[in-house]
Amino acid sequence: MSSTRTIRIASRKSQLALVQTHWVRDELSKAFPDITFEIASMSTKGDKILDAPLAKIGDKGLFTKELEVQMIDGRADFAVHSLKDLPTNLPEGLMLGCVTEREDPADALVVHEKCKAYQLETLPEGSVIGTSSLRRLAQLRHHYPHLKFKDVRGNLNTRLAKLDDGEYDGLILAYAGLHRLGFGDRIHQSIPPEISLHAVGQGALGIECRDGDEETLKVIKALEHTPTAQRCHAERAFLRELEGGCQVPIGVNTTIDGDNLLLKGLVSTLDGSKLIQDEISGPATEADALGTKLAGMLKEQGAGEILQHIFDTVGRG
Ligand SMILES: NCc1[nH]cc(CCC(=O)O)c1CC(=O)O
Repeated sequence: MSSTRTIRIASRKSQLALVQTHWVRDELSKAFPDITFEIASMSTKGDKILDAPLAKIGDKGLFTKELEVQMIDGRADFAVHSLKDLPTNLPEGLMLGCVTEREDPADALVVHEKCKAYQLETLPEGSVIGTSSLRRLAQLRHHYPHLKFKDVRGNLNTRLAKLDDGEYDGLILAYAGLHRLGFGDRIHQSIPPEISLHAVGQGALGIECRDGDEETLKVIKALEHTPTAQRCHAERAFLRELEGGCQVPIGVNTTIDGDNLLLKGLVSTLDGSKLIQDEISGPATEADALGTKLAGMLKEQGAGEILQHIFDTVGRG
């Protein structure tokens, strides 16, 4: 017997958010033809404040809070996020119910037409690179002291327009976002983990729902990709233990080989003068414990002092 049930999905309004949410809706519609999926899209604080560097706004849940209120109030059943934007500690009553298969989590360089002949390493002294991420800034400053860095905000189209207008010589953006929005051909250089570790959860979607809402959980779990989920749970446990928000220079890289998960983690000073890096490996089924343990190892090497100093200067993002 078929029942017609409606499940409501909360999403940000940005083009990238809607592409991602539409993908989730289409996949779930195929898997559950008897369920009707409705999308409620809205702007978040992070979408509205476009004139301040993200690190200065310094709010946890900048891109997620409005969607979470919808779920808590029962007006939506789940929310689709770029997992990178979802804080590691969720509000009471909500949970991360599903992690989807990850795109390439690397950061990528996009360049102005006149810089096509160069890579990061060979760009002329003083070339201006746009990024709004302290993590990218710190690691790239460390490796490429010949470059200048400048904040950039706005959605992907706005940022690319600023680049093409000549305001920047290059931009650092997530490979995944560029690829999902059809700008894959603008990726000039993929930045390897030896140069810059990516953000926790980058390239994966996280689906958040009410804690214990078994009916919704059963549906969204259909999109869970176990290796991605294990990698991202390790990365999130690492970040949680370091008490870092999305706007601190914390980077990670994970790989899974058979049952073994390798997690690399980094904490950096804002100017990139000091990078603390280490790695840990163990059973993928113990992802959380591995993340927590690696965070402890970095703290022993001085990561706590670096982060405290950053919280004192830019606030706790
Ligand atoms: N907060 C910005 C944000 N959140 C998710 C992505 C890209 C897609 C992803 O990392 O999953 C981006 C843009 C960027 O970092 O270039």
